[in-house]
Amino acid sequence: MQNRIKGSDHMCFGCSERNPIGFKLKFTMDGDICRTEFTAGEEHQGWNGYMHGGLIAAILDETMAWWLWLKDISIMTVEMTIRYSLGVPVHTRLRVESWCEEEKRGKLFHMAGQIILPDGKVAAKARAKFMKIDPAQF
Ligand SMILES: CCCCC/C=C\C/C=C\C/C=C\C/C=C/CCCC(=O)SCCNC(=O)CCNC(=O)[C@H](O)C(C)(C)COP(=O)(O)OP(=O)(O)OC[C@H]1O[C@@H](n2cnc3c(N)ncnc32)[C@H](O)[C@@H]1OP(=O)(O)O
Repeated sequence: MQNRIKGSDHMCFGCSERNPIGFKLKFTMDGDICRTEFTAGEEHQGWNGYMHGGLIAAILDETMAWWLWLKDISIMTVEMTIRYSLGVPVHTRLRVESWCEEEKRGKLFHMAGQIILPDGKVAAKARAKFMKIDPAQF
């Protein structure tokens, strides 16, 4: 990897505006919660009508990472688990949020995130660890 952190020409699948097949997510901080919204299309399906679980994981990963990024903390995901509770239908506005549960020695961050359906039900919840990295090395 090159040092892309300082540039605006990155191709991050989750958030780059330049990536033609990416999610192009935009994030805001609302108090201590990082938020984004997303509507899955046909191309994001696993089972017919429902979003692919790996893509659900990618959105949750990105949303947790951005909680840290918005605080100028450069990190990489080092562990993640997901509980998939309900199918995530396509063509449906999803709310996604993330927050920090614990910070260990300023180096390891225990994060959580969830995808919320329009009726308020949590369809998937993630817990993940992110490790602080030196962006100059990437
Ligand atoms: C956030 C988006 C920002 C985008 C902003 C826009 C522009 C920026 C431009 C470009 C960037 C674009 C996108 C970035 C996107 C992010 C997307 C979401 C995030 C990801 O998708 S990111 C990809 C997946 N991710 C990886 O590709 C990680 C691969 N990995 C490594 O590259 C190494 O692993 C590394 C460098 C992380 C660490 O390597 P290392 O050698 O420095 O560390 P080491 O292993 O020695 O561990 C040190 C201490 O942590 C403990 N430790 C380790 N793992 C642990 C665990 N799981 N739980 C508890 N403790 C753990 C050890 O036990 C030890 O503990 P102790 O110090 O006590 O001995």
